[in-house]
Amino acid sequence: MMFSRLAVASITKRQFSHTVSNATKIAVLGAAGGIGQPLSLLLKLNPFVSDLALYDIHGAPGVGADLCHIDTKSTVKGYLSEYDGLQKTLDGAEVVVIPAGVPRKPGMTRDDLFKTNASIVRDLAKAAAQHCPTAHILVISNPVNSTVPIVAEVFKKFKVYDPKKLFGVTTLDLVRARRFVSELRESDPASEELIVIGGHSGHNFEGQELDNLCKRVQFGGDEVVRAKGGAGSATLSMAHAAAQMTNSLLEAMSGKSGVVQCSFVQSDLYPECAFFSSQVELGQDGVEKVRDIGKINEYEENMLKVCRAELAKNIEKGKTWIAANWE
Ligand SMILES: NC(=O)C1=CN([C@@H]2O[C@H](COP(=O)(O)OP(=O)(O)OC[C@H]3O[C@@H](n4cnc5c(N)ncnc54)[C@H](O)[C@@H]3O)[C@@H](O)[C@H]2O)C=CC1
Ligand SMILES: O=C([O-])CC(=O)C(=O)O
Repeated sequence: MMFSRLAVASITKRQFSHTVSNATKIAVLGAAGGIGQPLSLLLKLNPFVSDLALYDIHGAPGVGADLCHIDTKSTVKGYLSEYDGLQKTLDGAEVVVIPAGVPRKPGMTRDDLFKTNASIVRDLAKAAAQHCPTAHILVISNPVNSTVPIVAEVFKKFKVYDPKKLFGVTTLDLVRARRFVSELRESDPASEELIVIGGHSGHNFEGQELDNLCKRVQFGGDEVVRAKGGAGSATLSMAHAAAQMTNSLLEAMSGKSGVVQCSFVQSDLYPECAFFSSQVELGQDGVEKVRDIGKINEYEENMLKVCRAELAKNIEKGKTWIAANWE
């Protein structure tokens, strides 16, 4: 559900590092899709990336051929499943970003995608656990609240699970919150340093205006699904958001300190939710610290209560499904 993905959405000022030290291979699985293509473009422009490996069940070689003409230093190659394409994509990858799967049509919930996307994510996670077991995994495929627990269980089964390296990408909620808040404040979104808990920004919004803002962030996805009229969900803003999240991780991996992002990670914050989206301090090996939520008001408490109950069910759904559907 939407709210659980943005229960604690924090927005911090992001700086693009100019010290590029690491050679990093990144794999994008689902690279020929609506998100995959613009995301791959943005990653091609990222100076931390040395090799970009693109995988899809169709179209990835063409996307790779197109992107590899761009005059940045990274190499790009696109693979299909034939000729061990998935294995070649994943071999040596330090970061794997997964936007593979079907998007919503109007009238559907994210949970409606579960029956199709659960098995897609499971199979890709199995391949990653075998071919790049120490990679950081960034899951975009919906429903994120359930697909992330599926990846965790797969990695556990292969005895390679490192909770510090598994992320559900919830950055789009932050991107939207910054944009929507800046519209109301007539400010530059880049200058908005917000901590948003349950949609409450703590920046002078109250009453109806606060309700509207929370709802717009919570249901921003529906806004796009409706506007696209059956042609899918957010792709360009999502690609931007995923590129931001990936860049933060790459900055932290390269040794930069003080990198903080909001992500859906394994968490001890609430006992019923093994995973929770909140502010996370990133380091060279992934999650260094899940930050406390801090003080929240009654309005936020109430939203958080609803979120926790729903999120616990979403997580359990992923775990129960994978326990019964290993193949
Ligand atoms: N986390 C978030 O905030 C967001 C998540 N999403 C989710 O991202 C997913 C992708 O969305 P779009 O790119 O718009 O969909 P799309 O349909 O345009 O692209 C998905 C791609 O995945 C590929 N694919 C399918 N099965 C595959 C497999 N087994 N291995 C490799 N590739 C495979 C397809 O061939 C296609 O190219 C959806 O589940 C959507 O709901 C979308 C927006 C925001
Ligand atoms: O709404 C959707 O189906 C896609 C998504 O997660 C978003 O745009 O936040």
